[in-house]
Amino acid sequence: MTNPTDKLIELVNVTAGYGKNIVLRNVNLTINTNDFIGIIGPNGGGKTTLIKLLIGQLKPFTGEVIYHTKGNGSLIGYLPQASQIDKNFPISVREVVLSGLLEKKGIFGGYSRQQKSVALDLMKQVGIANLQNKSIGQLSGGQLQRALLCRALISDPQVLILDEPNTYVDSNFEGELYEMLRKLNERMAIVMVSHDLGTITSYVKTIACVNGTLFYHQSNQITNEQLAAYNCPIQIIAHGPVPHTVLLDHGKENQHNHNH
Ligand SMILES: Nc1ncnc2c1ncn2[C@@H]1O[C@H](COP(=O)(O)OP(=O)(O)OP(=O)(O)O)[C@@H](O)[C@H]1O
Repeated sequence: MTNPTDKLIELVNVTAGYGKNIVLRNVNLTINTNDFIGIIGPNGGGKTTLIKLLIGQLKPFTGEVIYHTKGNGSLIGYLPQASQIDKNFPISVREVVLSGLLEKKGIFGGYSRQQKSVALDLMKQVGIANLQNKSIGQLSGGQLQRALLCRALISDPQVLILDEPNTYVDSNFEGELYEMLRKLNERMAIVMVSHDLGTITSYVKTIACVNGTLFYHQSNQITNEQLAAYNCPIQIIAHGPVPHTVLLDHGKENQHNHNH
């Protein structure tokens, strides 16, 4: 049983979308200390919308998002999808990493010596310390991902949220990243969106399927039959040496409104 004080973020009966368009209905989700939740679902099913609700970038039409902040630490660290990053923005790797502390910048606008040293330690951990003065436009996808991971981690958050970390094309770092997440999960909750069921089932503890609403699955194993029942169609694709199971696009005829 989870102690009620272990709750970090709660979505209660949340319905949300854009303009008049409802994307998610009646979503209930609690993120607790030590959770490692994989978010899966078809394209356009509402995964990124769910993430936006969790990080407070989108307000629900109805329902509530409740944050249980503990201590002085920051609650959320966020690694956005690769496509959301403007690589032309003239900012160095070091500044990107430190920008994860914007709320904690000193009153004179500078970062403390200690904050700079934490930034350097993180960059060393993921092997980009030598790139710290480069502008982000000069980085490869994988290097940018590492910089953004440091940015998400620099505030030592209680919940780390990653939106499709495997789209940054760096197969060398992918395995390392997941091992790092496993370690980080000893001290922070993790919520990760992924299309790759192989990754999800090997690393996460529980799965939420998002497709117009949310179905929470209490384990990291999910059968094709269950996915079909949740209207989350799948496909096996071969990329690299290991075949991957991915979620198919939803045809309009598959749109559904039932609560998972
Ligand atoms: N800013 C926006 N304004 C209007 N509609 C939006 C906006 N962002 C997303 N949508 C719509 O909301 C729906 C859900 O989008 P969302 O990005 O949450 O899906 P997703 O599951 O993350 O998809 P993908 O797997 O393709 O990333 C889609 O129909 C999308 O077109």
